[in-house]
Amino acid sequence: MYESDYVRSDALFQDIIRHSGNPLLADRASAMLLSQLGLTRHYTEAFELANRLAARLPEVTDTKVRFSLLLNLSQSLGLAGQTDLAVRYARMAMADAAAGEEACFSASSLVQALSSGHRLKPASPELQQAVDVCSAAKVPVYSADLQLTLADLYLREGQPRKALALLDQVASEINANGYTPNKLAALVCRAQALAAIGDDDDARTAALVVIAAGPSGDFGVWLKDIYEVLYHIEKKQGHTAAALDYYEKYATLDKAYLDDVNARAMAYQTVQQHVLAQKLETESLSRQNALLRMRQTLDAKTAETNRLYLALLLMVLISVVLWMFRLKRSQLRFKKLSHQDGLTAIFNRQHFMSEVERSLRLLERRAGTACLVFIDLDHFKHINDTHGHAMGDEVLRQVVMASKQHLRPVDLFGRLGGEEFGILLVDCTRAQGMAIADRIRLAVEATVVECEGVTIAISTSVGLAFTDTYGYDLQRLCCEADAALYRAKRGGRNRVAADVECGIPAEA
Ligand SMILES: Nc1nc2c(ncn2[C@@H]2O[C@H](COP(=O)(O)OP(=O)(O)OP(=O)(O)O)[C@@H](O)[C@H]2O)c(=O)[nH]1
Repeated sequence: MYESDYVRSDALFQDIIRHSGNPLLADRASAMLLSQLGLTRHYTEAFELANRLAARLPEVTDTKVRFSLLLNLSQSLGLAGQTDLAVRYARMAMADAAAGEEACFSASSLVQALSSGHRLKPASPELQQAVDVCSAAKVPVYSADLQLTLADLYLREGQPRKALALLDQVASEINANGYTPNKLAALVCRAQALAAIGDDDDARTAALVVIAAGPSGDFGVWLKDIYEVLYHIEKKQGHTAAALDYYEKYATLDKAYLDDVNARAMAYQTVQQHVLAQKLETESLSRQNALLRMRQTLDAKTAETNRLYLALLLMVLISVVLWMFRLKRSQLRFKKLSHQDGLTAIFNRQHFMSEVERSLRLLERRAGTACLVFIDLDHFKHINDTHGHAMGDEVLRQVVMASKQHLRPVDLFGRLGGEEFGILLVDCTRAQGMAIADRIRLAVEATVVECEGVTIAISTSVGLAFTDTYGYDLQRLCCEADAALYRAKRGGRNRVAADVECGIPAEA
């Protein structure tokens, strides 16, 4: 790079950065590459690299590498016209610098940053500090350069004689260090100062030496200043053709210089805009991600809430179904109880009658036969009176149980009141009805209910009425069954009596 073989140095820097596998070496190579990209006017790449290196700075712990990065960052940001940043990095480098050369380099870098931002005055403490540090560190090239900067400042402030005095003062030092750029810079400054005091011949001589040296690259800017000096001298002396010639050269170089300044500023802005766009894109992506995550969380919560609602709904539904089931069950129980006789658990009178009525309607429709049986216990009052009411109840229960044994599931059985019961024998002929009634009578008679060691004698009288005789009218059938029962009682009790029209024996 110092030999200006930038193609080879670029390849080597890139190789170290990509393949060394050593972050320290890669950072050092990057810092040098940054400087080279500025020298070769690859400003966009330079500022992109500067951004990357600035971001890496906090991770760089090696003091030498960090120092080198800071110096090169300051230099390249100064090129971009970013004086504040350039000053900041230079000051950071000064803070990190070891005494000696590093102190000189960083102090000079600060002077350079301030100078490129036109913030330097001959009396600026930064300049004096840099001069002191560099002379103490014995870095002649830098010391001379700083003195030349000061001479240049005198010149700009309209003090050409002071500039000339300083140039005379450092001339031997510059000659001694043999550094050509120092020498040429001194000549440029001298030519400008001499021209300013009207010493045109000496100014021209100094200027022509610079032109003869043919400075190139970064130092080409001196030619611009030199041609400007020569233009003014020739113009003043009335050498119009020569003045015009110098002016054209000056104008061309000045334009190139301004173009370069603009190119740097533009490249810097382009890179910053690119970085900003990337940052915005990243921010927008992370916002989208955050939004996506929020949406996912929300979806999960919604699903959970839906599950909860569903569970709640299911529980409510189950509770309602359970409640309805219990309600129905208790309704059915109450209904059953309301249809039952409390003592014997057979139909009560009301339900028995309505069921008989319903059955008769069905039988009538299909011309079926049925037999209505009325049963009345004999001398039940006597049982109650003799053995007590509780015993009477027991007798009633036993009688019901005994009678049930002779009935089919289709038959209807109910308590009509007191010790009187009714039975509807469905699809039953006369003969069958008589036979069943008699079997019931015998079963009651055979029922054994004991009270205090004494068997209670039970008997019953039975009256029957048949649909094939009286039709399906309930009232009529009841009347006839009752009449038959009455006849059974009158006939001496413990017997079965059928309706009068019955062809078979009316009483069994
Ligand atoms: N233990 C008990 N006795 C009842 C019940 N219902 C009615 N009785 C009694 O049944 C008796 C019926 O008597 P009666 O109508 O005179 O008839 P009976 O004594 O059986 O005489 P006959 O029917 O003519 O043989 C009365 O003493 C009633 O108090 C009941 O639920 N339990």
